[in-house]
Amino acid sequence: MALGNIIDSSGAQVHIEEDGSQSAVRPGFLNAATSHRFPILYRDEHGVMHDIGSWTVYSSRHVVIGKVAYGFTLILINSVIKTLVLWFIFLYVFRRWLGQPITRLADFVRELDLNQMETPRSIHLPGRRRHELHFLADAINLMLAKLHRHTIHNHALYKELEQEKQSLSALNRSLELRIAERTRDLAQANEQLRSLSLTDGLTGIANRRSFDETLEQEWRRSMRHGTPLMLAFIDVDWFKPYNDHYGHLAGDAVLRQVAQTLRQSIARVGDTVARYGGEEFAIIAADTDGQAGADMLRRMCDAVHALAIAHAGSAMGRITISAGVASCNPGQPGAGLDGLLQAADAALYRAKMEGRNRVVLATELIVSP
Ligand SMILES: Nc1nc2c(ncn2[C@@H]2O[C@H](COP(=O)(O)OP(=O)(O)OP(=O)(O)O)[C@@H](O)[C@H]2O)c(=O)[nH]1
Repeated sequence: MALGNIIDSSGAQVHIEEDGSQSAVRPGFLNAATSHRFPILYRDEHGVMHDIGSWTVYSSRHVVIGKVAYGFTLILINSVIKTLVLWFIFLYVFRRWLGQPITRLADFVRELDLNQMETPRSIHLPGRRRHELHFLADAINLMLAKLHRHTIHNHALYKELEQEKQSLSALNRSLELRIAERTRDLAQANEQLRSLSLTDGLTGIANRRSFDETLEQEWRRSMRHGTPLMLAFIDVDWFKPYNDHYGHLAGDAVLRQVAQTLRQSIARVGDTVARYGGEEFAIIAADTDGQAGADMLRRMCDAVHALAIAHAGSAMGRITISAGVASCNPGQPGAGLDGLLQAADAALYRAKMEGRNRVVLATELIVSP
């Protein structure tokens, strides 16, 4: 008995209805019939197999493909459902066992402030069974404990450093004060030294070095200003006999008295009284012509005379001085410092020659040699 699409004995495909009527199979790939013959075997009492017939199963391709598609669909749905279930299980497990601890660890590390490590910090993950994230938390806690120790240590060092710095600052300040004091002392000592180096030890007035410096300065200044410069040489009269008669110490005392008298007799504060050497003195007066200089020197002669220091070896019977005065305008053509010195010296010589206790004003033109 056959039903549906079959292949008849001639190999043609026919469709057989339930009532036995036949019709042609509709063309198309899916309508094509397919068949498989199953032999019917019989094993006799001797064990020999006999082929006693066969039965053939027919089907059309669309039935087979439909069945296969159905089965495939079932497998696909099954797989999708299983995958989804597994995925949700995985998500749940991941979130429950990994996601939350990782998030906690991440939040903890993000909120860590390494500048605030004075108080110890640590993180503890929940759960009785320890896994890799607990080990990671342990490692973080260990690192934080080390950082905490280092921070405490660093703070102690920092405090020590601050104290050292403060004591160093205090030391520095006291050193600066001492240096300032020493610098001041040194400056004063220098000033004293300079003053000493420019002062005559016996009389306390300017010495020869100071005289030389002052004379050059005043020469240049007078040249700049176009003003006259006066120079005078003074010599104590008959001083050798005084020394011989009264003694060298008495001679020193006379030199001091004469120096003080000359100093008190100068016309202006800026005028210089210097000990030129031995019993010789010199006066430098800026912006002073010969006449004014001679007047000043006469006042000095009178002042020394007025001291009335007894001098048995002098014709005047007392200590007197002689002076030679010269003045010139350094800006004048031919004027020179050496010429001024020579003129004053020559005038002094003349004062001595003319009888001492007098002032001679150089009248000759002072020309550089
Ligand atoms: N006590 C003392 N005497 C000095 C000093 N310097 C120089 N004399 C002396 O001064 C004297 C100068 O003498 P002289 O140059 O011969 O001249 P004078 O006797 O003053 O005679 P005239 O200058 O011609 O009036 C010398 O005896 C020097 O020893 C000093 O610092 N102290």
